[in-house]
Amino acid sequence: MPVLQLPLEECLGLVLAADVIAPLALPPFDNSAMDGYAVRAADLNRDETSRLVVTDDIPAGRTELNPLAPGTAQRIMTGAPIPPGADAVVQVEWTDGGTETVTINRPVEPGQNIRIGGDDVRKGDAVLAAGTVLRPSTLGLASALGLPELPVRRRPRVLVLSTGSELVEPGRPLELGQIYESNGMMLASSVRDAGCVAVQLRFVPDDVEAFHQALKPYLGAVDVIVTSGGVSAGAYEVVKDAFEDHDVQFTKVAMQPGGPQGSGRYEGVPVLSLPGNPVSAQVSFEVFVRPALMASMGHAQTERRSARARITSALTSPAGKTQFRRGLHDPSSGEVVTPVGGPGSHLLSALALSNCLIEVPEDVTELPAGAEVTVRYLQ
Ligand SMILES: Nc1nc2c(c(=O)[nH]1)N[C@H]1C(S)=C(S)[C@@H](COP(=O)(O)OP(=O)(O)OC[C@H]3O[C@@H](n4cnc5c(N)ncnc54)[C@H](O)[C@@H]3O)O[C@H]1N2
Ligand code: MOO
Repeated sequence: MPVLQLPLEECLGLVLAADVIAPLALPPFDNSAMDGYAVRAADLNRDETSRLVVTDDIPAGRTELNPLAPGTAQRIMTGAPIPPGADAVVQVEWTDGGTETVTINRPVEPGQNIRIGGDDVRKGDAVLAAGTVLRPSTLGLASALGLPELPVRRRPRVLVLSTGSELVEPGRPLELGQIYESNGMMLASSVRDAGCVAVQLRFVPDDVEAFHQALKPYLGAVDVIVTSGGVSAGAYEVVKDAFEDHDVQFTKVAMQPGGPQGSGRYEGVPVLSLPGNPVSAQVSFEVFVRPALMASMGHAQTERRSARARITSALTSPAGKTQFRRGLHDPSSGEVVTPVGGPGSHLLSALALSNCLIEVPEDVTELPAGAEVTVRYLQ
């Protein structure tokens, strides 16, 4: 994705495209760490109380300061600039809180309760490196440095397209043979979860000409097209039929679910065509689409976290295919993962109850309970 300057509000989760050099120090000036009184430490008695005249009141945000005359105090609030001449702050709890004069019960050391300018960041420091994923704390730092925008790779706009004459919009009545469209919601949410922008196009008719017409308005407006359904071996495979003459290849990948797959370009726009079975679509997104989207945004870490764990029940897997079973992995209860539901690609509720995929290598057909597997987290 191209690099551009984006307002901080739009940068959460994006990858910084250039080093950030601090244009100022943090804190920008010496300031008080406590509500209390700015004093000269040497003006306070070591072993008894001290009484000083209070000559000024400095709330946070004061921009003009009066020097602190010897033998006086100025009331000061947390974050307010230290007046010239003061070298310490006495917190209010150690005083009588007076506003005309103040009685101070304990002495302070020079520098006490003063946050020195540049303590956190020095002007010119390389504070954030290119490649940093922008999190709340890094965005807070950029804002503290007075930066209204940052150079980032922008979010890809992903067209999520669902086809199928059986699909009905939730909210409408269902007839026998119809189902509610769900892949669109799942894949568009996955796209957003990866930090990208999802544009949904549902209920495209199973007609090649109508399919091309439906896509036209989006071609200049999206960076990638992700479709689900219509890619296998049947008679009404509109995605395959429409894309096949347009530089998109369809194949079978040695995995289950997620066997039938398509990829290529349609009118120059990258296309990833996923199978329609809901679990197949989601597993395909995790295995193929998410890493590609992450890479396009400049993430060094394109894969989800994975771990090794022991399965709590036996599993079988087809020979010659990598199988991704759904599982529940709770690291706090030990290194075990519980398979959820069977291998069927229609078992959406089992997927919804899972938090990981259990990967069974293609040369493994049987795993006894207790066997060690790789789990890929889904969140
Ligand atoms: N003769 C063969 N049949 C099938 C094969 C095969 O190799 N030979 N492969 C099977 C596998 S594996 C899969 S996966 C599916 C993939 O089929 P399609 O990608 O063509 O998907 P559809 O046929 O359109 O739909 C499959 C299934 O999923 C439901 N679906 C589709 N889209 C949605 C959606 N947006 N929301 C909810 N549900 C959706 C659809 O109703 C079907 O039940 O092919 C097998 N068949
Ligand atoms: O390979 Mo299909 O994607 O199992 O269900």
